[in-house]
Amino acid sequence: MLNYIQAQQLITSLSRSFGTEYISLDDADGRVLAEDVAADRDYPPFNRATMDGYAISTADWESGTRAFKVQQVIYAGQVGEAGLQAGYCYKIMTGAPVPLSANAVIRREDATQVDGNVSFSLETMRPYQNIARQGEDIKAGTGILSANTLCTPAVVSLLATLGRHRVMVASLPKVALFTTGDEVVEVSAAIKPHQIRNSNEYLLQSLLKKWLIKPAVCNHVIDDKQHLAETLKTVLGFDIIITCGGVSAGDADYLPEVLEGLGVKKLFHKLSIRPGKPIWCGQLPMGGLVFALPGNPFSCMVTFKLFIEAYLSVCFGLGMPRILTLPFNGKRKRSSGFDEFFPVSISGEPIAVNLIPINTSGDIRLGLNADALALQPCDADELNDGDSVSYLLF
Ligand SMILES: Nc1nc2c(c(=O)[nH]1)N[C@H]1C(S)=C(S)[C@@H](COP(=O)(O)OP(=O)(O)OC[C@H]3O[C@@H](n4cnc5c(N)ncnc54)[C@H](O)[C@@H]3O)O[C@H]1N2
Ligand code: MOO
Repeated sequence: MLNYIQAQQLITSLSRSFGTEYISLDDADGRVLAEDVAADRDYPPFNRATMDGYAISTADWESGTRAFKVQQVIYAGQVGEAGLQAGYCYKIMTGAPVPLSANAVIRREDATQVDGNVSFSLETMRPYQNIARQGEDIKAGTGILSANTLCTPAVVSLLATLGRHRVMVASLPKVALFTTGDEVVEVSAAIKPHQIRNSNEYLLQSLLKKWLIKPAVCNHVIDDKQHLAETLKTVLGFDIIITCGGVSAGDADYLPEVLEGLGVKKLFHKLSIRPGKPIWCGQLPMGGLVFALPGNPFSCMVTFKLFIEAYLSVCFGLGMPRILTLPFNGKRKRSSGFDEFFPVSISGEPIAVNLIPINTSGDIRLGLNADALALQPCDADELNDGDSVSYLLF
């Protein structure tokens, strides 16, 4: 039986691009850039006043001028006239271009203006004080963003600054999602005592939404071999197929057999993890992957985070999801011989990893209010106060 690291390595070794597409900058948030982007011009693009005040020539100041007249008022968005005369200053607003004949801005607070005459309370002037000089942040043509960058708010803002109202991003995969099981009924349907509502459909759709993925197909399939095969056959050309339930040892756990019967190449069945041990994973004839997740809700969530997120992240060029570590606060005994994953909050002073109560992997609360999924490795029988614990943020 593989462990979760070996399984992740196998899955991510099969990572592939889902193509690229141009989209509007309005839709770029959360997408991954598929092109390098360079500065279209110098930034700042002109010598920019960083304070409201007065722009002078320090040469004029150094030659002894202490009383200035206002030659022109320059607002942001205006271009001042060139050629500042000796004994004159510009009154200038934050964000306005400082004409090249001036090289210092004195804050309004350090100035006294009576009619058109200005004097300053400063003793010394530093050239380019309160001026952000053209190109001091970045020079035209310099690369700023590279492909495989996640479009965060800062990145979207930067793209806007650079005038990129359309950007090339990684396309999203075509995903099919199937829940299975005769006992599982629609959330809106009347329910009998022996039935349960289809929470995993919502769980998995919600987990996919974080990646901006909306399954192209999303259905529930009863435990019937032929019906399962007919349904799965229609999506064999997709990038990713996710199923849930029907993968362990029961008489109606048909998925591994049905998938293999359809020509899906088994990568592994069962891993040395808890929860999630019964997961089955295979490769589609066209190169995509099938993740057949266990039906228990917490197992479903854990296996999605460990394997589908790792796959998506690597396919998008973002690398493996970040594993962080912090000291543990509490006590936990391992109940299996496997690597165990459990829900935790990251809280307290000093900050630590704290247990969130969960009963079994069938507990409908799925570690409600957890911030992260923590790991108790198979070689650690106990976790105690202060032990370093690895976790993956939700
Ligand atoms: N003899 C063995 N039995 C089981 C083993 C084993 O190794 N040997 N593994 C256990 C473990 S661990 C898990 S996890 C489950 C996983 O089983 P399946 O993936 O086959 O899932 P099901 O049996 O179909 O369902 C398990 C559980 O989850 C509920 N479920 C299923 N689908 C949904 C859904 N869409 N929404 C909400 N809940 C769902 C289902 O009703 C079951 O209660 O197998 C153990 N058995
Ligand atoms: O390991 Mo199963 O995935 O707990 O219920």
